[in-house]
Amino acid sequence: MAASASSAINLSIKPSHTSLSWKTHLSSTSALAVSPISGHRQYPRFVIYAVGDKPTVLVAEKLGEAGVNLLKEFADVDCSYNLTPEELCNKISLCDALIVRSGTKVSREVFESSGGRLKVVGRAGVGIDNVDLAAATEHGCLVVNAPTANTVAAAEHGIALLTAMARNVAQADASVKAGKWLRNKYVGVSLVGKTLAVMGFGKVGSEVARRAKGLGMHVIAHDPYAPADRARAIGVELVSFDKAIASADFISLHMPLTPATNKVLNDETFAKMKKGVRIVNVARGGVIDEDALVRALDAGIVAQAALDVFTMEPPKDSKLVQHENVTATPHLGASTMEAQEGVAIEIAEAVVGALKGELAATAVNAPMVPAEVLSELKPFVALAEKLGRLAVQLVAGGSGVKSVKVTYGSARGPDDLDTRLLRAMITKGLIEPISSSFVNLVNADFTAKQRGLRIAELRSLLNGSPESPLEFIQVQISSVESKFASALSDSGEIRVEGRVKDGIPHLTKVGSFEVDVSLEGSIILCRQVDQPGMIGKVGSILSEGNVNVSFMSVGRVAPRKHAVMAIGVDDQPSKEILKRIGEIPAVEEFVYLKI
Ligand SMILES: NC(=O)c1ccc[n+]([C@@H]2O[C@H](COP(=O)([O-])OP(=O)(O)OC[C@H]3O[C@@H](n4cnc5c(N)ncnc54)[C@H](O)[C@@H]3O)[C@@H](O)[C@H]2O)c1
Ligand SMILES: O=C(O)[C@H](O)COP(=O)(O)O
Repeated sequence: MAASASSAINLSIKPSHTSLSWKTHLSSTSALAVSPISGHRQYPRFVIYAVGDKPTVLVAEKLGEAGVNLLKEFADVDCSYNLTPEELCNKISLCDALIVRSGTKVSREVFESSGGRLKVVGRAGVGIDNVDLAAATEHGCLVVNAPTANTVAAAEHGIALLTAMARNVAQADASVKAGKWLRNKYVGVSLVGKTLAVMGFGKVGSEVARRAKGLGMHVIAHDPYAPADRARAIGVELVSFDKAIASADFISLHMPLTPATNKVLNDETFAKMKKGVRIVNVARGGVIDEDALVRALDAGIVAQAALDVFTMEPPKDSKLVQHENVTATPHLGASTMEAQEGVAIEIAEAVVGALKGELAATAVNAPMVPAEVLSELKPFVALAEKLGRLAVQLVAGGSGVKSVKVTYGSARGPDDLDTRLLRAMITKGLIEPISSSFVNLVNADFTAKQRGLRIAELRSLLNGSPESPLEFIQVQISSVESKFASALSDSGEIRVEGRVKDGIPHLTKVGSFEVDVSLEGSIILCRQVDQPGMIGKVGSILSEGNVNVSFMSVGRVAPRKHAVMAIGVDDQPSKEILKRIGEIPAVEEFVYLKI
């Protein structure tokens, strides 16, 4: 019995977002403005695009000119510095992107106030501890940073503080300016032959280590995640936290501020240090318990500290800053002309790329995909989303989609294939047609979890050349009924499978039927008794409805038995046309699917 046209197109799902891709979501704002569907319905203020049709980027802290100019080529740029938190919240609903340095708190309230419009936060620097990443992710807002351009500047500042501290440069300078000449008071200590413990052997830490070795220091490092061979290559021994702090004459901090590193230098850990240790911090103020440091300085456990960063910036009435054995700078680590130009360009490029819908190589809350991997994965990314979209439209409704199995057929070993991007796009394809959620690469996993949707990923290791990252992707939804029974596999799951042919995603399997239809436009799937003239009959009904057919393919179990016809159509057939297809006597069931 043929399904009626109305039940076939009334898919018991909400109006579909059909062809909107992640790229479209993030790309042209005019597309956003005219789009009647999807997450953009959360955007209340399309009116700002009326003039100029450009996205708006709010630059909330001083950014190098080259970066601002780059932004201006693509967007309306609003440089408003020193905003109060309330002013930022008020402005943000008019902005597609926000660029900050370390001085602006991008809190949950900022994302909530954006009304869904804020699509990317660019951190012009490394540390993202001032951005509420969980809130960004929940709101589908990409966070990108500029992780490399200020590394050398920060390392140089670390070395500057180390040497200045050892020779009392700041204190001596102040005293000379005050008219004094205290040559005996400011006798320093030498660096050569002393042990420096670098805590956090990442980009800055390893550059500090390299330079300190050049000064003749013995350098050890603690970093639970750093590869030993990188340390070995620089001639640095990786040691435990306790060993590092207990054997160091100087400690230089270079780890990020995380729950694990918060106040990692405290009364207890100061007590384990060598008496007279000297500490440099160009990482984050929060890694030191500042009150405990004052106590350690007063007790002589710590002889000196040189600090560029503070728990609260700027520090207020700080005993620590006022301590005579402390050298302080106002978070200047990244502040060289060169680093600021570099950071500005790095972040402007990342933000513009993200607004154009490109995947960011410096994404903090989404998979980072190197450009070369991305270019080969790109057609599979499109295939993944379309298969998710097709599979969910085949669900009859009722019990809800809870469990999805994705199989990647590939000749590449598991380590050679990063599927996070593909999984995110399948999730997007699965969820968007059945919800009002705006799903993108950033919040796909979060949204799936929130909806109780489990996505299991399997590999099917194929023989053959691993030149192409993938041969096929198969999406199966279990424990649901299908409105197109032929889409069910032998084990009762809705199953669709696709491949990329000449760079174009194709649907190649529905249930147990082999088909071959390019996934562009929309698709009619039709099960019929295989017999001559079927293609002609369906084709002529569609042509009478002025529906252009892009592709037709028939998969059958055996001649004159059941067959599934997959018809790609460029235009949406009317209900009447679909009804007439359903009324062809040999048609047993059919479904119209928007991709
Ligand atoms: N003062 C400044 O202006 C300035 C400039 C640049 C960077 N920074 C700060 O310096 C820090 C390092 O920056 P980066 O670019 O080298 O970052 P990075 O990510 O390259 O390096 C951080 C390293 O810390 C390690 N780490 C993480 N947790 C650790 C722990 N519990 N103990 C020890 N090591 C741990 C990581 O494995 C990583 O190798 C960051 O906090 C950054 O914000 C400050
Ligand atoms: O994490 C960083 O990149 C540094 O702390 C630099 O911060 P800034 O951009 O505020 O100078």
